Amino acid sequence: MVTSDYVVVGAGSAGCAVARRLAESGASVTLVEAGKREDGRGVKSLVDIPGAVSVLLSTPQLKKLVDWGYKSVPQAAALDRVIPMTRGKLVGGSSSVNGMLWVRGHRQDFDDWAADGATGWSYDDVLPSFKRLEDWEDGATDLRGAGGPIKVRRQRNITGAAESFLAEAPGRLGVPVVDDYNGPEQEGVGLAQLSADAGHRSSAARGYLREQPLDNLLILTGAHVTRILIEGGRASGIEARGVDGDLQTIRASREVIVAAGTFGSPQLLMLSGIGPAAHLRQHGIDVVADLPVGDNLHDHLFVPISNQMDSAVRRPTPAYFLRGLARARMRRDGWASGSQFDLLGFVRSSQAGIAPDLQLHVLYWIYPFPNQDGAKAVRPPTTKPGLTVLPTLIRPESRGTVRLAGSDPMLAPLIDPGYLTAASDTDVLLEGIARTREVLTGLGDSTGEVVPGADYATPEAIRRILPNIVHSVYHPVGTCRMGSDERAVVDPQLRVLGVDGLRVADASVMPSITGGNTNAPSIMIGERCAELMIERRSL
Ligand SMILES: Cc1cc2nc3c(=O)[nH]c(=O)nc-3n(C[C@H](O)[C@H](O)[C@H](O)COP(=O)(O)OP(=O)(O)OC[C@H]3O[C@@H](n4cnc5c(N)ncnc54)[C@H](O)[C@@H]3O)c2cc1C
Repeated sequence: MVTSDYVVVGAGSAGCAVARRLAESGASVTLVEAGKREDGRGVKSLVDIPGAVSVLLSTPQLKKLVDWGYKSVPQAAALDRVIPMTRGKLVGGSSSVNGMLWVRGHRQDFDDWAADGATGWSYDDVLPSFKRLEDWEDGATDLRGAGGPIKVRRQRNITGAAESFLAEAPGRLGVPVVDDYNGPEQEGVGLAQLSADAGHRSSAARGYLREQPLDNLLILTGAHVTRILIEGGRASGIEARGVDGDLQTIRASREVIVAAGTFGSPQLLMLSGIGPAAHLRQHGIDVVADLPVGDNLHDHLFVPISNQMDSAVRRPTPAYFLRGLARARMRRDGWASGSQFDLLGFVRSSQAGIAPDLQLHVLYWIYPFPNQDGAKAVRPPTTKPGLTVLPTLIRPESRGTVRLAGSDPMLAPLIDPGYLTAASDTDVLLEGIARTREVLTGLGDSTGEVVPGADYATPEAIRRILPNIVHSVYHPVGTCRMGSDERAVVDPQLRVLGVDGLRVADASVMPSITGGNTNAPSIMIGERCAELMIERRSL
């Protein structure tokens, strides 16, 4: 039986950071991951080459190698759609399969967390962790970090179509061009920043584990954690099932840290008796702590608006992809060595407060229509070049749940994000679409909108089709909420309430979603969890 000081469940964005930092402090750590290595045969290039992500995620045979394969329950406010809930199942977790966009969020996000009971998580509190974890191409400043494990740089060689958007959008949207949206001001339109460098993805796996291995950090892969062992009110270890089906026990002499993500962490807590008492009893699970685990699920949604434009240059054809990927692999340049998003924008709708509530993702392909729910890869309606702008709801009001489908740990959880259940979410998205269209129609070589297209040009028509064309941005958060009141699952030290020796550290602890893509704040949560634990030990 393996015993170490700490057991960390899940080698994702946050789990890699917390495991590494605890091991650096001298403790022995076992990091237990259900998925495979990210640098193994069959997946290495697909994960490592930035541009390969679209092939990886749009080819079902490849996707199933690295994805949990989860889907939502039918979404009542979205035509009962069953929407893919993609999650990385490999070392690096979702940071090994994500779009690599690097966004911390608005400073107000963290100040709101602190005001809502997450004491010690204001922007000023979390800024040192954000700085420590990154290696920003411009070097260190008061707000940015250098020398950290995650390499961050701006997108280079943007398409002519994106250049036109950058020239036109600020005037039409009434925002500035922003040089660094992770710097002093977020609002504006600017070059996307990505967690990649010299044609390699900078995942949490690469930054925290692979580049400088540590002897006291043991990484177990292919080990699906089925239960947290709780003895006398204290977490003493975990039980995991290997790929051969054998059960293994791993003991923690100090603490267990659950970093299994927004779906995996609540599922594991509930399987271990920590969750809503009535729900656990319904599945015959003994209740250890009655907590609102699995509540408060929320996510970002976006809607693609694609215009055909020759200046977008890139062609979504197999031959174009193969050439781009081969070049990126051999020479580390060309489109596939960077992000598929050239620009990001942050703007305020008429309902916003001081922080933007709409993000614009600017992508250099035409997007599939109407959505990507099907099992088969979906093709765009044309292979012509085009620019897609995705107005994105970054402060959703809709809330949903994660629940158990049964007491069998191998069953997928029931995921209900409750998309569009709050009417204001539809209103903000429609406003984002209208403003996006105002910019796109003014662009020089646009020959017209192809997605959703002229049939949906009127406000009534776009409102009618909206539930069929919203996409998850794959940013679910909130199901093991951090706080200080009855909505909380963990306290501001990330300790599970009512159980000793157990913490949660990942996107699930966010009380409310950050205004931007969620990888950077998830890694920050892992960093900060380790800091809080190490500080306390040295007191
Ligand atoms: C397709 C996609 C694109 C995205 N694009 C972006 C982007 O461009 N920019 C951005 O900022 N964010 C993006 N995100 C979101 C971002 O990657 C996530 O918010 C972030 O990675 C969440 O980190 P986490 O640590 O909470 O969970 P994860 O990184 O998902 O880690 C959870 C880990 O736990 C493991 N695990 C789960 N259950 C168990 C178990 N029972 N036993 C053992 N191991 C377990 C999982 O396999 C996984 O490795 C994207 C996500 C996806 C899926």
